[in-house]
Amino acid sequence: MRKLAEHNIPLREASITQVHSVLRDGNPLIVHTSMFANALASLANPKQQQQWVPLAEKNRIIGTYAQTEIGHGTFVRGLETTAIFDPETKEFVLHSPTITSTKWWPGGLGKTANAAIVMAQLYTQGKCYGPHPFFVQLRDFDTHHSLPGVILGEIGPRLGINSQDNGYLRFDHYRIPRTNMLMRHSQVLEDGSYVKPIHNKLSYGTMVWTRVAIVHSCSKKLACAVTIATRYSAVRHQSELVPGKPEPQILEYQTQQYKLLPHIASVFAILFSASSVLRMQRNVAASISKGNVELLPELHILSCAMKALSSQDSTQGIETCRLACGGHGYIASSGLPSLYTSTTCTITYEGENTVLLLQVARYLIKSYRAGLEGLPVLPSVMYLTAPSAMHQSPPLSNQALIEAFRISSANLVKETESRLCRQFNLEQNFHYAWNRCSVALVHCAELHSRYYMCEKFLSTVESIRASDRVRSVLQDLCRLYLIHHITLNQGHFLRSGTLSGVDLSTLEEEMYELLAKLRPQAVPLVDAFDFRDELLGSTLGAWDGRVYERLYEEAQKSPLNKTDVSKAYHKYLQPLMKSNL
Ligand SMILES: CCCCCCCCCCCCCCCCCCCCCC(=O)SCCNC(=O)CCNC(=O)[C@H](O)C(C)(C)COP(=O)(O)OP(=O)(O)OC[C@H]1O[C@@H](n2cnc3c(N)ncnc32)[C@H](O)[C@@H]1OP(=O)(O)O
Ligand SMILES: Cc1cc2nc3c(=O)[nH]c(=O)nc-3n(C[C@H](O)[C@H](O)[C@H](O)COP(=O)(O)OP(=O)(O)OC[C@H]3O[C@@H](n4cnc5c(N)ncnc54)[C@H](O)[C@@H]3O)c2cc1C
Repeated sequence: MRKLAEHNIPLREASITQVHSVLRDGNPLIVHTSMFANALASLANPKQQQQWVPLAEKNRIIGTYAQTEIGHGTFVRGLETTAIFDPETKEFVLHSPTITSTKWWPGGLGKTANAAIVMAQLYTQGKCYGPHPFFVQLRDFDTHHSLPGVILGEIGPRLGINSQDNGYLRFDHYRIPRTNMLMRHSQVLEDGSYVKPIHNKLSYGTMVWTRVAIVHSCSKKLACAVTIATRYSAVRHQSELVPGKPEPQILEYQTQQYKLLPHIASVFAILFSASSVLRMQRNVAASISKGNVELLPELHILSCAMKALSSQDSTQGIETCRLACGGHGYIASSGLPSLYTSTTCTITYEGENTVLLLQVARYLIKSYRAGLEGLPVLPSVMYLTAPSAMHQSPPLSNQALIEAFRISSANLVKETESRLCRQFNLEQNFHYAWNRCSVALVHCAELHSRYYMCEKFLSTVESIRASDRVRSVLQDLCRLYLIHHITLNQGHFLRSGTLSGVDLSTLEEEMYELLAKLRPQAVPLVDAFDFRDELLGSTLGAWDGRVYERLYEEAQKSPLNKTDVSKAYHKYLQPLMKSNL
């Protein structure tokens, strides 16, 4: 915090990499500075903001976002914590009626936070209105002791981010004032009557905001990993490429280029998509404050799609980078293990990816059906019923590849929708039929999302202001990205007839040429991400390439190296050696 202040970086603007450089195993304040702050900004009314925001900004209040319960994370409508309005005292009574209603997972809840935005089922005048957000004080603001009626703790060690003190929370008929319900969008008046919001998913707004933030953070984490692995691959020499010749840099091996270059491209693809979703989010936020919620569904779907794709791509990319560093990728000081453990959780949190992709699929099917009926659909999915013809662009040009994506995606949605209809005729129940088609539905969502990301990459590269040489490298990188993802999804292109077997072989050839062409650009490209050594925190990825010296120096810091003979020798090993066991 002091470092950020010294450098005049407001906490909320600190980048994920700046924070990761200090707190490699998780950040106990991240939910405070991201979700809690956003929930106050977007769900609290102006009076409530006046009351809590200054305190949160001064870190008098440290908050978390307590939604998930031990029994339900995905199914928000199934939450069990209740907030029942008591008109006598004008208070809400928060209660955890079952073991499964225990709040479980919120970051910083275990030991750090003294307050939370709690999502609970709102009851008033005997009726349940579904999950709503409440500002809840959990600990005494001076002594930090948990308050009576609040049962709190930490959930125990996890795969990673263990400094984040994810916690649990139960309420025992805990009372809060009526005015602690976040009332920007919906309200409970003094007499207990309920005023509904202009859109019934506005209370999910903090999740949407965080999904967008996650996309951005995924590109940063992947950028760190490819920087480490690429620099290391330029330093590391191994084996013989030509018998009897000196050992080459491992970056000379085509297989190594194939491991790294598509993920360098992916950093840009995710970043450009993140910028586009962020722009849309700002527009939607401005519209909502004017009472217009027309674009909210589109933002919800796009943020689900991009969060799912970017978390999956960055996690796989970081793991590939780790493997690309051989044994040294497994050592903590490489920086890669903590990048992996702090990224793989993005697949699960803020909406498990399969679940988010099914939200996207639902939207695709609905939009496809609406399009067939001539009803209006939003711009991003108009192509489903009106995919443009292929022959308009030169064969295998970038534009033709984007068109092939578009048509294959539309084709898959069409096929899946037919399957859904057939299944519905058999089952006579939409929900069973949906479940029977859900693997295909997820594939639809993935292909649509990939199409979006490819399209954003290409349109950004085409419009970017840069020197010819920089633009040319970015164009090659973008081309590599398009071809790489076409080869990974070739079945869809063959099925839609947009690309033939011969086309795919031609594209594959081009991909191998691009790997060789981009090889000299690999190190400059990652250098251009401009991460300071302190920020990367990697023995393998430092700018000066002193990999072996740094590995050796780091090993000296191991506590086991403080003495030549460890205590364990005297305590366990020596007795064992002498015991003749
Ligand atoms: C030194 C320190 C310095 C510090 C510096 C700091 C540096 C800062 C660095 C910055 C980096 C920051 C990184 C952040 C990391 C933060 C960590 C995050 C941790 C993780 C937090 C969490 O993990 S927190 C919990 C998230 N938990 C979920 O994520 C549940 C998913 N589950 C659902 O989200 C719902 O359950 C689900 C599925 C939608 C169904 O919801 P449901 O059942 O109510 O609705 P249905 O499915 O029935 O859908 C009915 C109709 O609603 C439509 N709809 C649904 N949602 C909608 C919506 N939001 N908006 C509009 N429309 C929506 C839908 O499209 C349908 O539309 P239609 O009817 O037209 O088809
Ligand atoms: C590191 C970390 C930090 C977190 N921080 C917070 C926090 O700060 N605040 C907070 O409130 N929560 C937090 N969470 C909780 C997180 O949001 C949930 O874990 C997440 O939403 C997934 O829910 P779940 O755990 O119930 O998984 P489940 O929904 O039980 O998922 C298990 C499996 O069931 C499948 N599944 C579930 N529903 C469906 C469906 N409808 N269709 C098909 N498949 C389905 C999933 O795809 C998955 O394969 C955090 C979690 C982690 C791991």
